[in-house]
Amino acid sequence: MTQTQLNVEQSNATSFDAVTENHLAKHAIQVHKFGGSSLASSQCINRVLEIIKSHCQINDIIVVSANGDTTDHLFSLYQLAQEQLQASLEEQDPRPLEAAVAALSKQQQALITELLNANNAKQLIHSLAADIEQLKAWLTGDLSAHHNNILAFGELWSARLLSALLNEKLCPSNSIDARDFLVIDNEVDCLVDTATSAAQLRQHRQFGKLAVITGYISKDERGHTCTLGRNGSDYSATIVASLVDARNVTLWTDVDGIYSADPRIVPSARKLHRLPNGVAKELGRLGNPVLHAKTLLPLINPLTEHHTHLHVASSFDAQVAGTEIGKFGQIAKQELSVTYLNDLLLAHSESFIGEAANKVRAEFAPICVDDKQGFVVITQAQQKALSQWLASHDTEVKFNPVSIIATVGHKVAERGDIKARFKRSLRSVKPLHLVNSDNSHSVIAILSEPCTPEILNNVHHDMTKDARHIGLVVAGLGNIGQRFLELLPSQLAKVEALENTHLVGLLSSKKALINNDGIDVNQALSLFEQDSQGYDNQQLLSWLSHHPYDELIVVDITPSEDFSLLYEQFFQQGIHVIGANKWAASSSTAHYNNLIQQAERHHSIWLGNTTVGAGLPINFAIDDLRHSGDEINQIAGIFSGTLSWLFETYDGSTSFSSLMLDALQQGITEPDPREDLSGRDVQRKLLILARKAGFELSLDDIDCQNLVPEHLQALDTQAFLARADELDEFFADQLARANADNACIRYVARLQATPQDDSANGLKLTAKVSLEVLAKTDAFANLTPCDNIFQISSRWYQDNPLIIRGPGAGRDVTAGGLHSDLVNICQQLASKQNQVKIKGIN
Ligand SMILES: Nc1ncnc2c1ncn2[C@@H]1O[C@H](COP(=O)(O)OP(=O)(O)O)[C@@H](O)[C@H]1O
Ligand SMILES: N[C@@H](CC(=O)OP(=O)(O)O)C(=O)O
Repeated sequence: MTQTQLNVEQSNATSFDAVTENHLAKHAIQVHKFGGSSLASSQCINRVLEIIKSHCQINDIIVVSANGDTTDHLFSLYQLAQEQLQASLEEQDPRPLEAAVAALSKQQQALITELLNANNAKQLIHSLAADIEQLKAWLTGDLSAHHNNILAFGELWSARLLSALLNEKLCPSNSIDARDFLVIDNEVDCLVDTATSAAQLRQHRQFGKLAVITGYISKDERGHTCTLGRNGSDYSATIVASLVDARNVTLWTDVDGIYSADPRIVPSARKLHRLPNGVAKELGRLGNPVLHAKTLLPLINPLTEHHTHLHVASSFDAQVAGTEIGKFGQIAKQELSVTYLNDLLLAHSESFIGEAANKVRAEFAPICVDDKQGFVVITQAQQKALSQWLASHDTEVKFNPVSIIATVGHKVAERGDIKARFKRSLRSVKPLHLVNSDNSHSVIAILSEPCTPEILNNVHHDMTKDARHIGLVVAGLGNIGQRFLELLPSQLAKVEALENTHLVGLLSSKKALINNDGIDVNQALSLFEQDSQGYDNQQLLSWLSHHPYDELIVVDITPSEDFSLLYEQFFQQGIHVIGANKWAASSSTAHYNNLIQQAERHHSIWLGNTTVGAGLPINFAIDDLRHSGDEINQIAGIFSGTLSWLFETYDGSTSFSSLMLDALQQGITEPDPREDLSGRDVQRKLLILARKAGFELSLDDIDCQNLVPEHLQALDTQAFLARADELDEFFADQLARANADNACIRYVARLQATPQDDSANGLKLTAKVSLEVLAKTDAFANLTPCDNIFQISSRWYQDNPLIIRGPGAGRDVTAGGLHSDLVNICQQLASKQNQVKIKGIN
């Protein structure tokens, strides 16, 4: 198989910028690390194969951890062997160890036979048998000398199996034992001998073969096996990335990103879409299992300033955008998470006071240090070494078992409000101490008891309950769009429900400005002028599918049918839509029903109060009646501000056409007044309201009287305007007849649902929009020019219909109506319960 047969794709957390970047960048190497959870069973491994097929090129690098809990298994073998060695002769019983080795061997054999064809399986089982013999020899021989060699089997088997499977099913591949190239000088500091390691790695990579490298293990300068510590394969992946100047590292795991707390324990944890480097480092340091403490170190090359991007993604759901780790602005810096570690020790000693504390910092990198009170928190594994180190300084030390719970976020230790909230959230737990981490990215509470799921959930709730970040994309920067943006700064400042709403995108029909770090709302339009770039729908959808917000709202203030055709894809991504655009809500029945279904299925909210009657709450009123159990049977009114103006003003003193041209001048009509006179706009509005009221009908079911005579319909705009006086006779005639009966003419929309005689439940619908003759006393006859009126009859409003009346068009009222929809959505989203849905762990 050749390189081109593997799909060439950007990492799944592609940013909008990345999409528009130079396509040559696609050929930069990417490193993909698959953790143990992603390789735990043959089903998982087949999933990994699919990911490699769709996300990798042949010159990429795969780094693997041991399958599932193999490393735990190897650790327990070592412990069992140690117990055997320490037991007296009578107590010795080799059977548990033999059984455990046999179980491990069986597990590996099962993976091999389930995945490979008989021939390939045979070869791998042969190699496995040799390894098992070696393992047994080490377990019963010079055990401690082989501690790391024993642990190394996990990654070795995993790499060998995946490589064989790739060879059999997908592409040429070779497995590389990291001990053949990765030299780490000092296991404590994990100092990589970059020059030697890079040169040796080059020798082992084979052109045209996808390299599968063992994570977790390396060698020291004498060639002895070392490990990088638990979860160390993440670190292996970033070291390898630095050796080959890779562009991206993706850590594929069983969770689709880094969450604000361990999602296995905290079901309401939120995904952190973007994690600033420093915060990610702090999370790794405080034991977040998705990020090994040192993972981030190799990502920036201080010499070349080459910067590798890091992503966390789920191998169980490869399409879902994960967490991107990097350098971000203010919005990402506001994110908070809560993490904990049990089984720690609090050590008090004079050697931890003042300047002297720096030595213990350098030597042990404790979890936290208080150099005023003289204490540190360390892991139990560090106790012995710390005691010895203090003994050599001739100081005494007192250890107490403790746990920690920490709130982590960009410079949280410098944010008084957050510290105060954290303190309040811990009131019932009564922590022994609260300590700021040295880098200020966490505040750590030291607890005398273990941190329980209940404590973690409570503290997480208090720290993150109002932290839902909402991104706002405004499409359409015309008259209303501009007014919407003008109102936005003051709305964001004064409406509580908009507290975490950020303007992140502006779109015109040709250009886009997208900024995940937020667009300054006070200069939105000038920033758009300066920085927007050409885009197409594909680029837009690609960015939207990877947006880093809890929720995203697109406000469609365009008149574009094309743009409305994207709604389906917006809904499929869970994006919410506020539409002033009438196209989608008045599209064909099949299209409209599908949109409603998609929105429901993906929990997207679709509001369009301004599609009819601008800011008047007509859609709300109909929705409310319907959802309160009422049944609407009549909707009527004057729905067009333009036609309202024309007929309220037309009294015969001036000709209809000169009135129309006057209205055109004042911007009351569309640039081509036939769009208003055709009645199509009113027809669409009636359809939208009818659907809201629960009736299923299409545009064709509504009779529409076109006020433009046929011979003027096909002309271009200029020609029509030049011949506008040909309209006059018709309207003069209509007016004269109405006047004769002391009546007037108005363009009215009417929908009536009457029970069918032949069926108990069936309704007969009649709907039309047309010029009507009305008594001068009629409610529809006395409007302020431009106003709309809506009259609703229902079971509850039968004899005396509900009437809503007021300005049905205009810059302020329409932009205001859009803001009302925005607040409405944000309020609904605030009460939406976050519930982690992760295929890997649920
Ligand atoms: N804050 C967190 N965000 C995401 N996952 C977390 C977090 N804290 C703990 N976890 C857990 O970490 C697990 C992944 O870690 P790990 O077992 O090391 O993965 P892998 O085997 O892929 O290396 C997930 O199952 C997840 O439940
Ligand atoms: N297998 C090793 C190394 C590792 O990184 O594993 P994982 O990617 O499953 O966390 C461990 O269990 O510690």
